[in-house]
Amino acid sequence: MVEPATDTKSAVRTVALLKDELDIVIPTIRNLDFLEMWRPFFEPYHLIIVQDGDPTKTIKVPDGFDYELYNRNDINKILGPKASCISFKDSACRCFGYMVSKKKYIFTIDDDCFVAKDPSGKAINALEQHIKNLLCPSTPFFFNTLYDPFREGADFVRGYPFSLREGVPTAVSHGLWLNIPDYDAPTQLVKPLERNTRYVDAVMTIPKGTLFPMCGMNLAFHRELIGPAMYFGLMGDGQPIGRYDDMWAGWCIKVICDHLGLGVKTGLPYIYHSKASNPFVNLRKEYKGIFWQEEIIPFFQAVSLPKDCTTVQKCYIELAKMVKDKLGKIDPYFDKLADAMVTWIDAWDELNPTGAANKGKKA
Ligand SMILES: O=c1ccn([C@@H]2O[C@H](COP(=O)(O)OP(=O)(O)O[C@H]3OC[C@H](O)[C@H](O)[C@H]3O)[C@@H](O)[C@H]2O)c(=O)[nH]1
Ligand SMILES: [Mn+2]
Repeated sequence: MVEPATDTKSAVRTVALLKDELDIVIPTIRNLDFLEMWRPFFEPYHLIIVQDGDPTKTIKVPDGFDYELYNRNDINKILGPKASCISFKDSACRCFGYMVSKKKYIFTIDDDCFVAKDPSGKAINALEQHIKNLLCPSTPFFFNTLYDPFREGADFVRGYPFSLREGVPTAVSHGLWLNIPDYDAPTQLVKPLERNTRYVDAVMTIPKGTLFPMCGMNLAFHRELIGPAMYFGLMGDGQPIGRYDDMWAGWCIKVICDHLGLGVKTGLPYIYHSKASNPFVNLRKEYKGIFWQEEIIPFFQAVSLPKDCTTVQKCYIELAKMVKDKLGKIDPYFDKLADAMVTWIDAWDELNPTGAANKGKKA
């Protein structure tokens, strides 16, 4: 049985790494009382709250947090017609927060994710671990069997080529969840009582050429390296699919990271996922995705981006063309999605007009 770290007040307040270079993005339809538990770790940082659903509802944010909040009216006002690419009534709306941020790094977390405890019972500062993951290189070209060689007490093992030991810049840090695991609806239905109680003390780079199911619940990324590709797609209201927002983004960012020589890590940190969403509602949202993905995955596995795609934006626009060309035959939805991918990049570049940071770094 795992429990959240309820008393975090006594948690040691370490130096807030990257305090002025990182935004915390939270999609929400609820009050944000969960921030009380995160206060020792999150209070020094700026929050970007993306309020989904009814814009007339007031979202209560605990005192003491520095934040900006955007509801649907704000999104429509800021993006105009381009707001059509931002999902409504789905956590995919969070990607608007990535676009309006001006910081170098992003950490995004769901409002039902609490502070977890490590096996010693210590409250886990998930944000600090994500920052460590992002600031250390990745090793996508050759697997290190002792996992992350840059962690304290680890290193490259015998036989690891010295020419590869410098590693590559880390673009994404994908964290995990104790208690309610991120299962799809069929698995939730078959195993309603299953809880993840296993704390695996490892961070590893996902090898080049390997896709993975990215979950947006506990995720951090280097916005200047990969931000323009972190589009969470067209989900929720008016769309034939939901709960594939982070998955779509994860497949897109991974093929682009592989192409640009950037790294994606998964493993620590853990958060405590407090509640399971309704499996029947989830099944309705997911079901088309469950069979579509049997064609989507081979598509991404076969993606080869041209050499002249040297920035994230160029890669993403090229990917959108491939989506329209190769996935459009599955369902007209993919034509719409491909167009929305282009709209997303146009909106991104409009809101982030200056500097290499926002034009996607050259490989
Ligand atoms: O219409 C909505 C519904 C929810 N949110 C916010 O999104 C976060 C996730 O919501 P919730 O915890 O209720 O759903 P889960 O099933 O646990 O979410 C996972 O699966 C779907 C997504 O991929 C999500 O990223 C996963 O974590 C939460 O902050 C809600 O307030 C919303 O904005 N709009
Ligand atoms: Mn949840």
